[in-house]
Amino acid sequence: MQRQETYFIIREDTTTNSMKEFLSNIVADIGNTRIKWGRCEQGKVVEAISLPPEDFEAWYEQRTKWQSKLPHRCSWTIAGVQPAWRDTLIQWVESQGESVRKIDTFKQLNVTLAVDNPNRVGLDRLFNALAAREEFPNRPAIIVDAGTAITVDLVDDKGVFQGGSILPGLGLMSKALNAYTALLPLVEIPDHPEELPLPGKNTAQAIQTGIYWQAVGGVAYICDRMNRLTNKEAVVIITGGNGLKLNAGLKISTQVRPFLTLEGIRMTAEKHS
Ligand SMILES: Nc1ncnc2c1ncn2[C@@H]1O[C@H](COP(=O)(O)OP(=O)(O)OP(=O)(O)O)[C@@H](O)[C@H]1O
Ligand SMILES: CC(C)(CO)[C@@H](O)C(=O)NCCC(=O)O
Ligand SMILES: [K+]
Repeated sequence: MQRQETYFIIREDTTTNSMKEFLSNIVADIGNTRIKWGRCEQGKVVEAISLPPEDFEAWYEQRTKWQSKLPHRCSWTIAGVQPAWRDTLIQWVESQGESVRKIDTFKQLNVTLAVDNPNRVGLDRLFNALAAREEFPNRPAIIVDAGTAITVDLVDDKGVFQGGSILPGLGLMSKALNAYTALLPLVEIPDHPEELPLPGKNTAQAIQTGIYWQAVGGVAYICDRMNRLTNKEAVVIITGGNGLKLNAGLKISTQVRPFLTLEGIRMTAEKHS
């Protein structure tokens, strides 16, 4: 259902009495496996939580947990790459009597794209680009977001989104091996997969190490190739639910930013409403 109306809590800046900002109290990033909520305070995402999609009970519980740290009636900004789940959350938030702003097109973001079809790029990739540019201005950035899929994107030193690569995530690779073979079990990638013995000594270890080092190796290779395209050394930023796991195996120097996508959503709501 399309909702036209959006409401904002407008904070008057009492020092100048002329500036008005649109502030979100909660930002939400709807992924393909989980949804992430970020609690914002004084122009920053200060806390984030990963929640199941379409689970009103879990949402209510989390909203209640945050009640003491938030205004009675919150202002939300919601975006993501799973439109049906996104709209379910929007409707739920509205049913709770809170206000929602939706970001659903790249045109709402202050990002220039050098790609064939800007409309098709997942907004999570663009929020990452925006947040990276804000933190590392005038420096090329390579952003690795390890979730359901793994994306490796290049933002040039002028802040232009130059595109990137999309790889299957760790969970998807595991599911694919299980679904399309007779003998391979479904295995979880454990914490600290970089410590697993290589060569693997059983089927599970063989799958775990294969998936893990394929992802690490692929990401490292793409980062190296992208870095050769830039005139200045790029900063490599890691984010996403599996970001820490991936980072543990990467030999290159990186910056881990768990809230990168949520920060990009917060900035978009604040600056370009
Ligand atoms: N609480 C959790 N329950 C299950 N899996 C989890 C949980 N937290 C993280 N994960 C793992 O992290 C991955 C999710 O990463 P992340 O939350 O960054 O993105 P996502 O919700 O999968 O979707 P997207 O990549 O589209 O944002 C899943 O593939 C899963 O392996
Ligand atoms: C690649 C994912 C799944 C990563 O979350 C998402 O950004 C997406 O659905 N993208 C659409 C296609 C694209 O970005 O080119
Ligand atoms: K993501």
